[in-house]
Amino acid sequence: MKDVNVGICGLGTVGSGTFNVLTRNARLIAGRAGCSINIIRIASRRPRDDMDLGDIPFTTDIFDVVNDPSVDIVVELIGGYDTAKELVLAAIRNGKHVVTANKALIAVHGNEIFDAAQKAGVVVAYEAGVAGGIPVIKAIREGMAANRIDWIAGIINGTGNYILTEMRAGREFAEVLKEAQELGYAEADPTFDVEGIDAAHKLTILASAGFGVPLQFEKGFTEGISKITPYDIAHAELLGYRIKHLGIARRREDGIELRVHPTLIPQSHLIAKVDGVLNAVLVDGDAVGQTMYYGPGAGDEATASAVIADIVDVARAVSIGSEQRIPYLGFEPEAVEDLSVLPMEDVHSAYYLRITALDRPGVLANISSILSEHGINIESIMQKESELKDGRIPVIILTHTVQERQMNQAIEELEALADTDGQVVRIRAENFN
Ligand SMILES: NC(=O)C1=CN([C@@H]2O[C@H](COP(=O)(O)OP(=O)(O)OC[C@H]3O[C@@H](n4cnc5c(N)ncnc54)[C@H](O)[C@@H]3O)[C@@H](O)[C@H]2O)C=CC1
Ligand SMILES: N[C@@H](CC=O)C(=O)O
Ligand code: NA
Repeated sequence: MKDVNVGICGLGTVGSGTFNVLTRNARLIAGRAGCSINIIRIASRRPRDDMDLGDIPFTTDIFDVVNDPSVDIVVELIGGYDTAKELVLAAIRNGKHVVTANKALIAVHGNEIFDAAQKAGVVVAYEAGVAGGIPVIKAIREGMAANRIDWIAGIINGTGNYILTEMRAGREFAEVLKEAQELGYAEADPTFDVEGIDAAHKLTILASAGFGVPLQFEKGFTEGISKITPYDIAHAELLGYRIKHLGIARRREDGIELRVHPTLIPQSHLIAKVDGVLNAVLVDGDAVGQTMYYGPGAGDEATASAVIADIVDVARAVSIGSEQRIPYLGFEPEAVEDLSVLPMEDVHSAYYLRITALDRPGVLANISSILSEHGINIESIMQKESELKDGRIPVIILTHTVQERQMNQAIEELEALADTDGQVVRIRAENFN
């Protein structure tokens, strides 16, 4: 069987992890792949003095990798949209297979990239892009092939989960984010992590692979964790809930829900116990029921594990000369359905509300009557002894499930009440029953 030659573009966190694991475990990986996998070229903006690359040629021009006729698989680990897209399309044009960890690229340009790859007869694999080291794309595209997948929900940003976990222990947001950056978990621009964009990229890909719909990143709803306060984390806990940043995709008759936002989850649910840089993805299939995939969502060797699994998949195909075995998004192009993404106002959810109100008679009655006029039932209400010491009190309410449209109208009226400070904090809640 033919050896398979790999060229790595980008020698940062994931690139170095990939080099180290491929080198360290070369024999056992070859045993699994059925051929040797040789790194024959590495390119990155700057050389790494801390790494010994042996006699592998290093260049600062990533297009040297794509233009090297001996390279079978281009491993794209530079990140970003534009240059990465140019690089991947050039690789495809040159008849090379591509393995990438770049979820931004796939979520935004994936339809075009897969189309080009399909025509060229090459594989574009992206397991490392979704939930890092967890083999969730393989689970959905292959392991769940029998099922109609109804919904997918997950903690899919390691940095965000790390921050929320440490904030629960009393640490400061900014300090924990800095630590996540030092550990190599965060994106080059960490607003992608804290504002939910990275999770939205991943959710877009999960929804397409799960439901058989085109990638529709720009239509989803995205809210990050930057406004979550220690106060709300502590009060959600008092109510028996934990705040997690979730991506939720649901298939409905009239379209798909695609939304990323902080979410209250019952503390007893397995996913509420997923802490630190760990990720977890719940996938609900009509035949199997709920399944959950759990593991490290970021980090050098954890992500490399998924990059190399894709390299092995491609290498098996290359070395025995077979065609692409699995469709890019798990469905053959003619089976992809044009289901559109629903507006957020059509989504149903329960809500945690925190209303800062004046401590005077009749306030609670006014709040309850606005909620009930919009058909919103209260599950529980907590009126806290004022810590503000200025005549205002926080009122915390957990509602039953209601349509977001109703809630938007109710919040608008609550904020206009003379008794409130005009800013209602809202966090959606789910129990996955
Ligand atoms: N860090 C992590 O835990 C994970 C990262 N990813 C994804 O993997 C990809 C790489 O991420 P990291 O390794 O963390 O980033 P990084 O910033 O540590 O590494 C990127 C490397 O590529 C090089 N590079 C970037 N543009 C280049 C260009 N035009 N020419 C030459 N070299 C260039 C940089 O100099 C750097 O060495 C990104 O798409 C990221 O979203 C995916 C899963 C986990
Ligand atoms: N920045 C990302 C890296 C992995 O995808 C994260 O924190 O999850
Ligand atoms: Na993965």
